[in-house]
Amino acid sequence: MSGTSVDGLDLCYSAFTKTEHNVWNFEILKTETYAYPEEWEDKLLNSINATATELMELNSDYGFYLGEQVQKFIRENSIQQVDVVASQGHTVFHQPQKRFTTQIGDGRAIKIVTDIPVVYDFRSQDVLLGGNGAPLVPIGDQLLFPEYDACLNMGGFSNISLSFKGKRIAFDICPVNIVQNHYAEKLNKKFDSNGDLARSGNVNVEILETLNNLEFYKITGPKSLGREWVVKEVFPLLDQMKTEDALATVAEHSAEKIAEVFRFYHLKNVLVTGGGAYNTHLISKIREKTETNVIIPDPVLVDFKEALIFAFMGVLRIKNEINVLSSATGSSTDHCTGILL
Ligand SMILES: Nc1ncnc2c1ncn2[C@@H]1O[C@H](COP(=O)(O)OP(=O)(O)OP(=O)(O)O)[C@@H](O)[C@H]1O
Ligand SMILES: CC(=O)N[C@H]1[C@@H]2OC[C@@H](O2)[C@@H](O)[C@@H]1O[C@H](C)C(=O)O
Repeated sequence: MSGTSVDGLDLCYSAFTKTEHNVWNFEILKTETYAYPEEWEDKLLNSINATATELMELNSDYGFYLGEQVQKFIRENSIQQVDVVASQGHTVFHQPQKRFTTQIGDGRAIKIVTDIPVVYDFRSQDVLLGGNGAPLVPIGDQLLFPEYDACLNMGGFSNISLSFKGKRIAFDICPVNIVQNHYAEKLNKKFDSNGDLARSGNVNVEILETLNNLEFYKITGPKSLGREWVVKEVFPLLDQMKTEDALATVAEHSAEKIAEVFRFYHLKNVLVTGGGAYNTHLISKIREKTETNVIIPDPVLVDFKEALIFAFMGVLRIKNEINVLSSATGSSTDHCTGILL
């Protein structure tokens, strides 16, 4: 799994079993994040500006790179048995309205290097079926974490999946780390560790009110946010303020929007993962605003839940079982996705 922040490659070696009552269980056996060398960080960040031929080359090169990282992971952890390698690749273009989504990292190269069955290209089929090609993790939330009312992930943006009127629904809630990192960088920090900078600032109530009432929050149903929205709607409001106050205000905003969703759906217990789960300031703000039991699991799960679920989707693919929920992506039907080699 390679996320939007391009900090590294998450590898998760896991085992899945299905009980006679059709309940899935998982075990995370080994995990590793291999930080990208600067060369790869640059290549991935610049990939959106590549020419068509450069992108083709990158697709092959990155596929071989992924294969080599998998080999290294297997070797360093003395892993004996691997049934399948599931790879999300790295998203470069994502335009579901135009029926395409591009994840680079050719699965055939992974197969050539590792000689292990590979599943890749998880998103294209969904887009061709009229879906958004994302989010895909709700199938894993539903089958691997049924004991929680909802699963919240706090990465660049916060997104949630929950069961509502018998269906698994999912949507982006609000920006989290994408905004916090931007302002933390102005104070020469990579991110606002534990929310300490936000804690030291003052909330600007007027700007908070404007943020809370942005048009996006009036949309109901499946919806998603992107960097462009943040640049257009959020930064101009916060740029007027002292950096610590901007951080305090956006933390208050994110906490309020997340708590609003918890209250609206009467959620009793929510599993919280993604780097934002380490932001103690944000978490205590959310807890102040709801009765919901906010559950932060072991750091391994906080950091590797998405990789774990892609591995699970790979397993469902080799068993020819449904691994995408149309209720989450908007596609015309539930389906079994991924190219299996
Ligand atoms: N101790 C911490 N305190 C506050 N924030 C933290 C802490 N540790 C990590 N983070 C935040 O988490 C981010 C990394 O989280 P994560 O890996 O989930 O993001 P991502 O890869 O951008 O996610 P996604 O692709 O799901 O959007 C960091 O950039 C930082 O903002
Ligand atoms: C197109 C794409 O790569 N989307 C990612 C991205 O990273 C986070 C968010 O945007 C989510 O929608 C998705 O990944 C998660 C793992 C998903 O599909 O569920």
